[in-house]
Amino acid sequence: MSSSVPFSPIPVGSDLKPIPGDPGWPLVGLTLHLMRNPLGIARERYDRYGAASWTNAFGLRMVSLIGPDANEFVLLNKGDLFSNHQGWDYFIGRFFHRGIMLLDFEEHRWHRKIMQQAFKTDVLREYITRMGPGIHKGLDAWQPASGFLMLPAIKQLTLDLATDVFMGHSLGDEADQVNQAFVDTVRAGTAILRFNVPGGRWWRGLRGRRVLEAFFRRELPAKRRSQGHDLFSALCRAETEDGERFSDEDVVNHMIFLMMAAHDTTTITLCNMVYWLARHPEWQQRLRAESLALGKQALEYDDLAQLEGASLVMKEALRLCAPVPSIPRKTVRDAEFRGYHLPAGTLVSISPFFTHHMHEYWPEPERFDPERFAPDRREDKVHPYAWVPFGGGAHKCIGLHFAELQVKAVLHQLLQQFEWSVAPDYEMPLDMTSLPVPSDGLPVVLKRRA
Ligand code: HEM
Repeated sequence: MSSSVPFSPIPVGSDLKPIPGDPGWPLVGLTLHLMRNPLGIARERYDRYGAASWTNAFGLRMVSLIGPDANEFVLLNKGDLFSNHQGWDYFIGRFFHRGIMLLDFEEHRWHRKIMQQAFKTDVLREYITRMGPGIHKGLDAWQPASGFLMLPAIKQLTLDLATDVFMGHSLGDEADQVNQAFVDTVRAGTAILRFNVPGGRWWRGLRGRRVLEAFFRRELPAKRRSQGHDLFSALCRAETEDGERFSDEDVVNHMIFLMMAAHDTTTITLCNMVYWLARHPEWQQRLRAESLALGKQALEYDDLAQLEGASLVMKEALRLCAPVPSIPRKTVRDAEFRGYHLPAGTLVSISPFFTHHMHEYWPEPERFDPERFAPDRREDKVHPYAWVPFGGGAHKCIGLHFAELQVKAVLHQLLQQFEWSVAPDYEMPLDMTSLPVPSDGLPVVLKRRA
């Protein structure tokens, strides 16, 4: 293990401390370690250096700020110290430029105010109604088997739902091309080799982005005129009380970003819920009973609150596996965290994933225990930023209620149609190369209920 090296000189006359850390291995830094064992590495460094440390990884030098206080400091961003754009740009800027998460400060607030109109309760009601038949059709096509791969099946289902709910119609002949462009664009954003080699991931991502832009631009005039209840139409119509609206360019950029933001995160959440429900049949039965008690095939908006068990399981699944495991930012001016000096221009990351596994805040953090979120326990109340799967502050996930309704709507029908299990010793392996997905596709024994 290399010895600690100060991150930067501290300003003359200041009593701040330099951030401790080390560069990791020559050339690659800690990239491979972080991909293989992110929790173990984060724990080792937290124990060694504390809540702030630096290293090299993914071709960058970055500072990790760890724990709920760090999450609060970075996400609340008092004094506009951190830029979202400069934090995310390196990772996904080429493919998702001008997406709302990549905007900052006043400009971000302006866009967010308009986008909020497309996520109001009455609009969400329409989305969930739209989803019902699509979920039914998707699940009907599943062929139960021992070794049924949940990840690709759920991914396809959420992609089909997204194209329907986001765009308002099925894509017909173009479906394959648009879906492929979308998948390529998302994949490229998390590529490790970031070069434009023809046929490579990066190249396919740029090509995908062009296809999506052309597609949304072509559809836009009709959507501007439409009274449809899909997200695309809602963004075209969205208008604040002061009459502010998105330009055509904004709508295209936001649509491409929203598809990405919604798709993998929801897929990961559903996979984790399915996994834990397979390992804990008593919870699977409880949630099934809850769904059957509603006495309806498809979920409606007003049913959401009644699915208490599903809420607990969703929260616990999001704790055990935060779909966005770390969140980057860059300081736009000098800042201070716990007496450490953070110079302007520093790439900073916080880790919802690690925070959710810190034994300092969560009793038995590796145990699946949804009741920890029950009203009489509320272990998440240990700190307002201990449970942060949706981030926080000005950029807090705008789609969190949408995610809840989509996840619950799918689960509701899944529980009614199927039972599933895994071998008692099965543990789902996670591929952490980009967002955390089951590296084996999550094979389960799937049976259709009589
Ligand atoms: C369980 C599912 C989801 C999780 C865990 C999740 C997580 C997150 C996180 C952590 C952020 C904050 C990123 C940051 O601060 O830099 C975020 C932002 C965002 N999410 Fe989600 N998300 C989910 C589902 C969705 C869905 C379904 C949509 C859209 C329908 C969506 C749209 C967005 C948007 C637009 C932002 C950027 C907001 C802004 O910058 O103002 N998300 N999400």
